[in-house]
Amino acid sequence: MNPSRPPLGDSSLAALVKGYNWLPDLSSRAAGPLVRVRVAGRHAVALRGPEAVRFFYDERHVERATALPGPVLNTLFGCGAVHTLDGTAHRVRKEMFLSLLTGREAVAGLVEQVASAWDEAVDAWSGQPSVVLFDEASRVLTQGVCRWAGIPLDDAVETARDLVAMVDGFATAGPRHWRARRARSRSEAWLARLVEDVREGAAPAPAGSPLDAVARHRDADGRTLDPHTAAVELLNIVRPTAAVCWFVSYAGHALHFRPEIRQRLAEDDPAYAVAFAHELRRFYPFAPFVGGRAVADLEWQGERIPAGTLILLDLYGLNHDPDLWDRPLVLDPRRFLGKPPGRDALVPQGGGDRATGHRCPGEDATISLLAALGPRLARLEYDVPAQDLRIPLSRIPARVRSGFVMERVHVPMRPLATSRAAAG
Ligand code: HEM
Repeated sequence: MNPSRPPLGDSSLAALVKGYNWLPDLSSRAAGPLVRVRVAGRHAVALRGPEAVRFFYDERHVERATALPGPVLNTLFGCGAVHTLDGTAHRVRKEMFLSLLTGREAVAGLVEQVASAWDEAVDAWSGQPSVVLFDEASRVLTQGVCRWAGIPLDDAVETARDLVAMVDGFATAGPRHWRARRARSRSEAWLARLVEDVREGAAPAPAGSPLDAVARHRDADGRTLDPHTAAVELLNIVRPTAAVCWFVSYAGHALHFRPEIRQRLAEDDPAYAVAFAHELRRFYPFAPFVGGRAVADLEWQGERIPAGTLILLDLYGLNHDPDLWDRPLVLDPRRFLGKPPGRDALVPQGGGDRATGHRCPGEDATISLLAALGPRLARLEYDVPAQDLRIPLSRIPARVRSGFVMERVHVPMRPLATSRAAAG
């Protein structure tokens, strides 16, 4: 067989069946530095190792415009989204997201809104026999992000359901996928109308809010976004923020099985809370891999990659690579205490430079939200009834099967643990 050709057999079914383990399994059996596969009949290669991150996020190697399949655009990202742009068009659009989302101060307003929505919700949980953390967190995050973004909400429960559905259904062919498509159509129509109203002066947009920024943004061609694309990009702020509920329910899972982490998180130590946020994102499965197309005939560590080949970067595999991480299958926030992760080592939200590449602009927001909600969860008192706490890796996106059910939730009269300062 010609070594730069993919095998004859198609891997699409294996990808569906194995989920997060598909690429790591193939990589562990591969003789060379890359794996050649056929996906939906087309030649694809999967790269591994941290150097692959730099190779993949170099625009001279990989472009996105033609790489994302329709079913992913029609559910997760939206047609015309920043994810699908390259070169100057991408940089100009990306700057809009970065200006809203980069740095502590920029995300402080978002965190404040989400934290206060959480504090309000917790009071209501204590009056209920049980709550599902995944669902509750999705509503709290939806309420918080919409308040921060300047988007008026009629029904937080319905909106949260739609935002979660768009994420939940992108990688499946069944009813979840069709639910995701319907949720996207509904949400785009709602937000496109809102953007039109804002532009016509019929609805307010607080100055500097994401709604205001998106409505007024001008692309590289100097034009404002058409209402549909503006809605797509507003959703690219609101939807992934709601999706932080995946990590919040993973936090419930982690604290249940590792009470010593819960104890430590309940103490007043912001550095530990951030380390916990990093470790949650490293350890638990969410984005499996990212993909792009080779812009030219390329060579990677002596292997040829013909122009047009689909190139996959295995994010989940990198976050569990034993060459990169000590005891990668152990959840241990201390690995990040005093040791912030290297740019291309921890890649749950993509790698490379976020201004010039496609790395997630919401990473600071995700970390700050988890660092705010993790300790709040750790300080709550609740029972964990018998339930299905498995997280099957064959399902993309994975999630705690039960959603993490909590019973008899209440805010303790005094903190679970004395603060470190007091203890010290
Ligand atoms: C739940 C936590 C999150 C995860 C797991 C996540 C994951 C990702 C991943 C894997 C990418 C693609 C990187 C690539 O293509 O190379 C991405 C891109 C993106 N994310 Fe996130 N993200 C999260 C939260 C957020 C938040 C909170 C926001 C905004 C408030 C956000 C906005 C975006 C946008 C706009 C892009 C496209 C960037 C581009 O193409 O240049 N994400 N995210």
